[in-house]
Amino acid sequence: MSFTAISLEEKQSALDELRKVKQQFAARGWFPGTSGNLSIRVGEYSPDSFHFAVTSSGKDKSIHTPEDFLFVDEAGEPCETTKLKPSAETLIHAKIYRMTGCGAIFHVHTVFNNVLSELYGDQGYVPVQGIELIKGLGIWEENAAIEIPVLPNYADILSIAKLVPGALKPEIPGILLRNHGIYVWGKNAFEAKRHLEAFEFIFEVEYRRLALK
Ligand SMILES: CSC[C@@H](O)[C@@H](O)C(=O)COP(=O)(O)O
Ligand SMILES: [Zn+2]
Repeated sequence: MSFTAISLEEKQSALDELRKVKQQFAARGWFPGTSGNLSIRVGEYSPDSFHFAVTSSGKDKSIHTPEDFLFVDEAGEPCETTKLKPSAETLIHAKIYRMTGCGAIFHVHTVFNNVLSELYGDQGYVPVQGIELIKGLGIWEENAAIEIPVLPNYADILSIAKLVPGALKPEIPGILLRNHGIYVWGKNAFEAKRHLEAFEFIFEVEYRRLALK
């Protein structure tokens, strides 16, 4: 499907939804120092051809401007003539869309996801068990034990993107980058937001449990 064949209504609705999520996450302090990026996919999906709206790079994500988002294709290239630059981490979004066919991807840097990613970085995953909010990730098994993957935080984004297929676990809708932040996805913005809130709750519980020991 070409980008121009996607309806204006669908494009506008993705932008409206991104704006709403951006505002909610900013209110939680989830975009310190212009960090973080968000995207929502539009139109039909095939692993070789898809489009998504993504935050433009380096903006203060706590304020709204007409230059907050742009549309890119599966290669992370802008679909329309624009002076805006897509997020520096657009290739990670593109890789996650290609691997999962999901509908939305959110990335935030928080103190809790940074601390946990470093603590378990050498091991390559954060082990978690016995927290009710694991169900918020869509895992309903009693007393489920999960492992949240942690990837190294290379300066070269393409090098990180290449590691995504090997790290991604179909049942876990997120990947940590060590000392950087988390990428979370869902079939739509509602689900991706629920996953992100569940992950961050889990990280805070784990952090506080360890701090009490
Ligand atoms: C300013 S620190 C954060 C960046 O290095 C990056 O990790 C990030 O999340 C935001 O980059 P951006 O290009 O604005 O999407
Ligand atoms: Zn980042």
